[in-house]
Amino acid sequence: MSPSALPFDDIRNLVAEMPGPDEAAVETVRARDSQLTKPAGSLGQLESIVEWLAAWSGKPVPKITRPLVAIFATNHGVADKGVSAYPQSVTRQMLENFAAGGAAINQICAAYDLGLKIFDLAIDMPTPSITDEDALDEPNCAATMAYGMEAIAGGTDLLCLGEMGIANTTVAAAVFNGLFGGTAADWVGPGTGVDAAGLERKRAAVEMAVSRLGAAAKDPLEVLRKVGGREIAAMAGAILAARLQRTPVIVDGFVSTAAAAVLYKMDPSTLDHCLFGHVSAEPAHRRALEAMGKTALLDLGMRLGEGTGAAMAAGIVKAAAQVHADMATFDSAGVSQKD
Ligand SMILES: O=C(O)c1ccc[n+]([C@@H]2O[C@H](COP(=O)([O-])O)[C@@H](O)[C@H]2O)c1
Ligand SMILES: Cc1cc2nc[nH]c2cc1C
Repeated sequence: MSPSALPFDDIRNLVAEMPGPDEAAVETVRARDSQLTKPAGSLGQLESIVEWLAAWSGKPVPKITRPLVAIFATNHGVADKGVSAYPQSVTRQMLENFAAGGAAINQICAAYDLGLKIFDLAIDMPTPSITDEDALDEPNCAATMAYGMEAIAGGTDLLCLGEMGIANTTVAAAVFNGLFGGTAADWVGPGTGVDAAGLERKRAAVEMAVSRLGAAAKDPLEVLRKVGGREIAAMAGAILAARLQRTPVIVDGFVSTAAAAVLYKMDPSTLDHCLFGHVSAEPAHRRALEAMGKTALLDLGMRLGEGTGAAMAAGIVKAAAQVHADMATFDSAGVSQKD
């Protein structure tokens, strides 16, 4: 990134540089699709998924050979306000569980042959409680976004976003409330499973956090740094880097969608290379998707995070690409075309 007066200017410059879709690759996909041994249109959304892959990978015959689930993990001071059903120590314990192969995401990755990388974003230094203080200053927020950008530098052809961070559904709710308005109650939900009193503490925490925003609510990057957190910043950076590297992205649930929403508010076209893998059972996820005019691929009643919904969708995306690439054509198989 080129040096500039303010770190966020570098991010704004990257948004301005985003490449558009590769229309020629999409046309090649459409032409081949019309020759495959199936009635036209009969693979429904699988067909549009392959077109989407071509548009954003630039590959005329998209193949997924290096899918990656990237999990960004961190802690949040607002956990001390009693907003989660679990203690903050679970964030690190789950990191150990990911490393040992014992988490749900490990098994989905095994089932669909997806790579998995875990990124520890200063777990032992929680960001201050967003009720009272900004989560990050501008240099740290921009640096965390840059860290998220680097995270995919090892190469992947399908990036699935994941996160782990106790209390981050409170933080994500504050980000959505700051970006899209409404009331705190519109954006809070059970998360890991808080009871009614916990839900009320969450609502109050989001209300306090958002009341600190003032005029800053107009700037999505300010909303991110003031009431967001490190994993949300890193995921926003990863989405942006993926676009610049022509890598399609699958967004996961409520928390990863908060990262996408920051970019959406900067420029709605920033998310054109993103597919929303599933709609989370966290109730406000539907509201967030609606606010951006997005629909999710799957609706499985999942609300785990850690990239599990995105990874389930990746199985379908992988299959869609393979079907398109390796099916026979009417000519090659000697099957008669429509009269
Ligand atoms: O992304 C989602 O849809 C989602 C919904 C509910 C819970 N989570 C996960 O649960 C944790 C946050 O929940 P909480 O109750 O501690 O705010 C965090 O590790 C998330 O990955 C994630
Ligand atoms: C056990 C557990 C696993 C998780 N995975 C993502 N968020 C989580 C929260 C908890 C509490």
